[in-house]
Amino acid sequence: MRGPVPRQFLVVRNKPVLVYTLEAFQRAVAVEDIIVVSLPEWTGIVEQYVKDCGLTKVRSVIPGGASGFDSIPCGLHYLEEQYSPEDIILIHDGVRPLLTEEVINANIAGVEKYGNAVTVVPATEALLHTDDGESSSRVVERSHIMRTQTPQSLRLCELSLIHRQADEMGIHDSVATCTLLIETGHVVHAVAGDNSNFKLTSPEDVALFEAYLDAKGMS
Ligand SMILES: C[C@](O)(CO)[C@H](O)COP(=O)(O)O
Repeated sequence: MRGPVPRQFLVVRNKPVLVYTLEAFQRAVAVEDIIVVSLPEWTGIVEQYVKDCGLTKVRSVIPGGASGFDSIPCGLHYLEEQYSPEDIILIHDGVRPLLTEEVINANIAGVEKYGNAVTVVPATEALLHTDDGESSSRVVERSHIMRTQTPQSLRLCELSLIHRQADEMGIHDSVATCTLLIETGHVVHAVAGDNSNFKLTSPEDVALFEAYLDAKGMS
């Protein structure tokens, strides 16, 4: 976002982006507990939001690591201590505030049926492969492409397993849980996301988020 405030803490219509995201899980009937893994220097602020906004399902706010990949094990250690191996974990980006209960439920059903679930939307533009970022001579068939979102979900024992396998295989970074599943030899199963579940990445996305809030009557 090119600003001093991390994008999950931007205040949009009087509420931080992260609170919109947490409220989506708070509202979802099937969600029992929420664990927040936060930038370490912001954990106190997150705890204050949790109190002020009545986010009663938040059980813990845990300091994360230097990247998303490093942060998941911080949450994982807590989960392994507090939950049972068969419990279903949905891993979500704090900067996807328009997550719906339908997508949450589809993830849970996907894990129950296939063992894991990755939220995806189809590619709707022409896709070109590039080696140099400037030119291309290869079309990528878009029907073969799934654009991933979050949640990305699996049972706790599977999450522990892929992080153990990553350690053994010397994998020290991966873009997301779905990429780590594939890199550690697993097949991932898609469930339908939706375009409103986009990730706030650039300043224009804030205007888009506000437009969705208006359209959904959420502001
Ligand atoms: C996990 C993710 O949202 C799936 O699309 C995405 O990979 C996150 O990317 P970021 O660069 O960590 O925001």
